[in-house]
Amino acid sequence: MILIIVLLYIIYKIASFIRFYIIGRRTGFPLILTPIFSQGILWMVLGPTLQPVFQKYLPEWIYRRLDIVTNGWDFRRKNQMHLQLGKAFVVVSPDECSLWVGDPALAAVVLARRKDFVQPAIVAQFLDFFGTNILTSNGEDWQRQRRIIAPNLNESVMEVVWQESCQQARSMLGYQIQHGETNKTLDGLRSVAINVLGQAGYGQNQAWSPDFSKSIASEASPASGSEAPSARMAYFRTISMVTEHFAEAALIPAWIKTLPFMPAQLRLLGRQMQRVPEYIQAILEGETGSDENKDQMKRHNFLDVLVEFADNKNTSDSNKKSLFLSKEEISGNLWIFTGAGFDTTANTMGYAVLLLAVYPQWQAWIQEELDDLVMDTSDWEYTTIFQHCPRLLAVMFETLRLYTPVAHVSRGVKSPQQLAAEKGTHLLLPPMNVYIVSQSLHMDASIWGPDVSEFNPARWIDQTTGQPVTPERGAFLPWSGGPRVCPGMKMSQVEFVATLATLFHGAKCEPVHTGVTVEDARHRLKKMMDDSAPKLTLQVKDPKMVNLRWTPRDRR
Ligand code: HEM
Repeated sequence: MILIIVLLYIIYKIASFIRFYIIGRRTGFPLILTPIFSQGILWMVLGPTLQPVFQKYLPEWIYRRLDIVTNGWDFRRKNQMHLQLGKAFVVVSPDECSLWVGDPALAAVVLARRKDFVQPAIVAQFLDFFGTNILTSNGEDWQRQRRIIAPNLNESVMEVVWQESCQQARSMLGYQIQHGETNKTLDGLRSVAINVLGQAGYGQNQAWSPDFSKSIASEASPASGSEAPSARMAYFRTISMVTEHFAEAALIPAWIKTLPFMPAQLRLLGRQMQRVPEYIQAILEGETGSDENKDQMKRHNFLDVLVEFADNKNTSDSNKKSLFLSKEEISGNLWIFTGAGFDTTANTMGYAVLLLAVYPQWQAWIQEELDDLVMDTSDWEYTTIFQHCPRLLAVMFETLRLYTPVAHVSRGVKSPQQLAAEKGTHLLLPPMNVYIVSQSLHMDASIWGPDVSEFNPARWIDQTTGQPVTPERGAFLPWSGGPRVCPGMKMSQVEFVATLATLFHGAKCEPVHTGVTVEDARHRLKKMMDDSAPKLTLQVKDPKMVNLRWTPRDRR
C-alpha cells in the first residue's frame, strides 16, 4: 500500500515537473532545471543547513542547481546568476516554476502592476500566523488596510521616532564608552530598534538594554511576584520574541512548541503565541488607566490608531464605514508593523556600523558632517537636524545596496500575463512565482559601475547639490517599489540617521584587534559580514562574535 502511494506521488511530481517545464518554456526566458522538491518543508530546513557542504564538495554545475532553490542564494551569489543566465530567468523544479527578475525595467513594471502580479500564497503561509494583514493581502482587502496604515507612518510620527532613537542611542553610547570593548553592538542596536517601535507603535517607553534577547525573554514572562505586564506590553513582547525566533515561530506548530520535553525557550514562545488572541481581546476592550493617559498615548501610537478602526463597520458615518479592521486584521497588522519595522531597520543599522568600523575613512567622512551640528545631542530636533545629514543617508543607501535586508520581493501570477521586454513580449502562465531580485539589481556593474562591490557612500551624493541622488527606475529596491512600496521607508530613514548620528557624533569605533593587526581584524569582520544569511531578514550569523571598541571623540 505504502509503495503504491509513494509511486503515485512520484508520478504526480514528474507530471508537475513536465507541466512547469512547459510553462517555463512558454515564457521565452532562459531556464534552469532542478530535481529538488524546492517548496517542501524538508528542503526548506535541510537546504540552508547543508548548503556549505554542497558548496564544498559538489561540482559547480550540480551545486548551482541546488543553490538556486536554497534560501539566501541571492545574497551568496549577488549578480552572478543573472550574469550567467540572463537578466531574467526561470527556475523549474517538481514544485514550482519561478521567474527571477534582475532587470530594472522589468522589475519596475512588475511592481507597478499590483493587480496582475499579486502577493503569492507562500508569503501568507509564513506571515499570517497572527491574522491576515496588509503585507499578505491582495485586492480590496489590501487597499482598505493600506489606506488606514500608510497615512499613520507619515510625517506625524517622525518626531517621536527621532526623539526616541536619539534617546536610546545616547544610552547605548554611554554603555559602549564605559565598557570600551564589547560584543554588544549588534544586540544593542536591536534594542534601540525594538524600543523605538515600542514607543511609536504601542506608546510604551522602555529602557535600552545591552542584552536584547535575554531582556525580551525575561520580560515576556515576569518573575513570580512581579506585576504582570499590560496586554499591550505582553503583546509587544511576544511579537519581539517571535521576530527573534522567526523560523521556530513560523515552522513549528504551537502544540509541538509547548510539549513538556521541548527546550524552555521554545515552550515560552509557544505559550506566548497561544495567548495572543487573549491579549488582542484585552487591548480591544480597553485597558485600565486614566482617560488623560489614554488621550496622550493616542496622539502618536500605531496600536491606538488601529483600534480606532475596529468598530467602523457598524458605524452610521458612511465616510468611516469603508475603513474598518477586523480583530484578526488588527492583530496581524500589529505583528507586521513590528516584525517588518524592527528586523529590517535593526539589521541595516548593524551592517552600517560594521561597514564604518571596517572602513574608517567613511567614519571620518560622516563625522565631518556631524561636527557642524550643535554639541548637545539632546537639543537635536527632527525638523532641523535630519535634513542636514545627507551623508548619513548615503551611508544607509549604500549599506542597503550591499546588504539588502529583503533580498527579493515576491509576487505571483494568478491569470495569464504578458510582459514586454527588450527582446519581445513574454507570456507568463499561472501558477508562477515572480521574484524581483533586489540584491542582484544592487550588484549589477552595468548599473552601478566597476566599483559595484565597494562600499562607497559618496556615489549617492550629487556633487553639485550635496544631496542624495535618485538612481535609475527599478535599480534600487530595498524598500520595494510601486503601489506596495514599504510605507515605513521614511520612518526607517529617520531612525537610522538619528541613531547613527548620535553614536558617531560622540564616538568612533573599530574592531577589537587583540593579538592581530587592526587591518587583519577589519578583514576578519568583513568576512563575517559576507558570510551572512537570511533569518527573518539578512543577518550576521553569530552577532556575539562581533567585538567592537568604542572610544569617545575629542573634538577640541
Ligand atoms: C530599512 C528598513 C526597511 C526595509 C528595508 C523594508 C523593506 C520592505 C519591503 C521589501 C517590503 C515589501 C514590499 C512589497 O511586497 O512590495 C516592505 C513592506 C512593508 N513594510 Fe517595510 N521595510 C523597512 C522598514 C519598515 C518600517 C520601519 C515599517 C513600519 C514600522 C515597515 C512596514 C512595512 C509594511 C506595513 C509593509 C507592507 C506594505 C504593503 O504590502 O502594502 N517597514 N518593507
